[in-house]
Amino acid sequence: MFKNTISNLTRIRQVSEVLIRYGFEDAVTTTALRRLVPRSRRISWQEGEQAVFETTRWQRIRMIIEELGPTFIKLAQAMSNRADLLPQPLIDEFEKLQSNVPPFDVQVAKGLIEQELGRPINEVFSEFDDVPLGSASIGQVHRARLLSGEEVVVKVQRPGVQEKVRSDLALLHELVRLTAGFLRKQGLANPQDVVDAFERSMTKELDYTSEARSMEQFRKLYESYETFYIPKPYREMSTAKVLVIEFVSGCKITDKPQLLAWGLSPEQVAETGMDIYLTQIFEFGIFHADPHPGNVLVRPDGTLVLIDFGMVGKLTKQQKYAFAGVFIGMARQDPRSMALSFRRLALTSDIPDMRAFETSLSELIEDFATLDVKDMSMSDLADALQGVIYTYKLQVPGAVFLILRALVILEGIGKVLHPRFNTFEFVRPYGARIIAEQYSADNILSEAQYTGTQLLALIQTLPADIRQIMRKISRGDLRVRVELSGYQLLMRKADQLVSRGILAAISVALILFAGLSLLGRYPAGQMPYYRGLPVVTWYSLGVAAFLLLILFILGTKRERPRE
Ligand SMILES: Nc1ncnc2c1ncn2[C@@H]1O[C@H](COP(=O)(O)OP(=O)(O)OP(=O)(O)O)[C@@H](O)[C@H]1O
Repeated sequence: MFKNTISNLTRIRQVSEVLIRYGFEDAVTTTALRRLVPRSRRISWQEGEQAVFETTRWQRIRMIIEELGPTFIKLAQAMSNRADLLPQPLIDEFEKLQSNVPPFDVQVAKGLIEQELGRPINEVFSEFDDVPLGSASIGQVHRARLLSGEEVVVKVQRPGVQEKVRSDLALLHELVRLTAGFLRKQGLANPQDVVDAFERSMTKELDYTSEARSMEQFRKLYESYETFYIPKPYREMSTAKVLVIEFVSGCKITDKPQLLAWGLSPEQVAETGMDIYLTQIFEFGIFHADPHPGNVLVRPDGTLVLIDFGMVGKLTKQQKYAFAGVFIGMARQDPRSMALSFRRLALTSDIPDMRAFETSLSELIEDFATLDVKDMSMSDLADALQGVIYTYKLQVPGAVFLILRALVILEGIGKVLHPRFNTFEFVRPYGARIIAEQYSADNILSEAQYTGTQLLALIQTLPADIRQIMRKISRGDLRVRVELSGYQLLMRKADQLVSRGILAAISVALILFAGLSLLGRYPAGQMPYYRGLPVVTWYSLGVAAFLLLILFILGTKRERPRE
């Protein structure tokens, strides 16, 4: 506790120092100057002043964030699609945050690996490259070779990054608590939830075992795909802070000259990439959430390789259908179905003014309907959809924002490779496939099975509940409070009609279920004597009889208003 307070105070001091060093306003600060002009170049005071004046406030905010480290970098990256909250120049700066930070000392990295694996480096690797392949805010990656000869990469976490992120998150929670009112006025309906979701995603990114698990999950899902490959993680040599992965060679997906040199068609590569991504979203409901070009490699044979599974998004089946429904409603120019899909997608189905919501959606549809498909851009659509989500304060799963962001990044990649690349043309067939899947016999059967299981659970628990109620009645413990005025009585009557309808429907369903439970069990004419019937049949008939008795009692009772 005391240790935490001290580390939080230390972090507050560090954050304040960075802010002061860069200055909030357009004043000349030495730190900003040092980053703008190389040390080797001698410049006059006027030149320096000019350079800083030319650096906008937004550039300096980006520099501050780079210096503050992983939590702030990831937060800014996550905010970089909030065009409704942040000015465009700041968004442009946030997009530059590539988290390409200077590497840390290789000896420190080796020390950490030995400590984590509990063995000297040379007992695990026969070769270890001291120059990292890449270094980011959370960790850095070294190339190495296992004693067995396999080529691997070793991802090592920066020392102290966990503690730093933990105190940053504590600060962030405190900051959001203090400014919650202001943030709500700015359109952020539930700021604490946003920080909670961010904390969950950061915690996962800091645990490399979670990344290894995601890689294994993807490898299994895509094992039959010939055009897509996910490198193998070595779980037995990995911990929360060290991750050993199979090395894959390839070029960045946007390296068009290299693709051409290998005789590959960049257009084909773009199409494969989009196809693989849409399969993740619309078929498996689990997707790699950070498809920046450095994380998508292409092998000389055209196979696509995804690396860096630190951020993975998931949609449940229902969320997947609802999300696809938004796109399908848009393509069919049907604001009502779009609104209903949004409602299914929202975590709370509370949209106070559904009519205004539909009007906004129909305006959005009209804006896009006037465009030619070739002029439609995913980033415009993502902005428009996010605008609607924020205006109506819809609480949609975080995965939805990740998908929109991923689709925008992919569109950018597609445009580099394919001059006529259009995301919507790729999405369209998936819409049709999703509709077919949603209404497939298998799906309807599994929904029915789910409902059946629920009913069975009800049948199993109901007798116990009824026994409990009966026990209370016999002990004289059951108290029922009835206070009815004329108006309440009217409402109660309406409620009763509905409840009786439901009771009657459940009774009929239970009797049918009892009949179905016998189907196919016995050869014709050999139905056993009632003692030999299955327990589930007895339960169903018993509960149906009890419900019918209640219905009968309700039917004979009359309520009188209290005097
Ligand atoms: N399996 C691999 N085979 C070959 N190179 C790899 C592999 N994994 C990572 N690299 C190289 O290391 C770099 C950093 O890896 P990775 O993206 O996983 O790290 P990171 O710390 O999560 O970085 P960032 O968050 O910036 O993407 C990659 O850009 C790539 O060049």
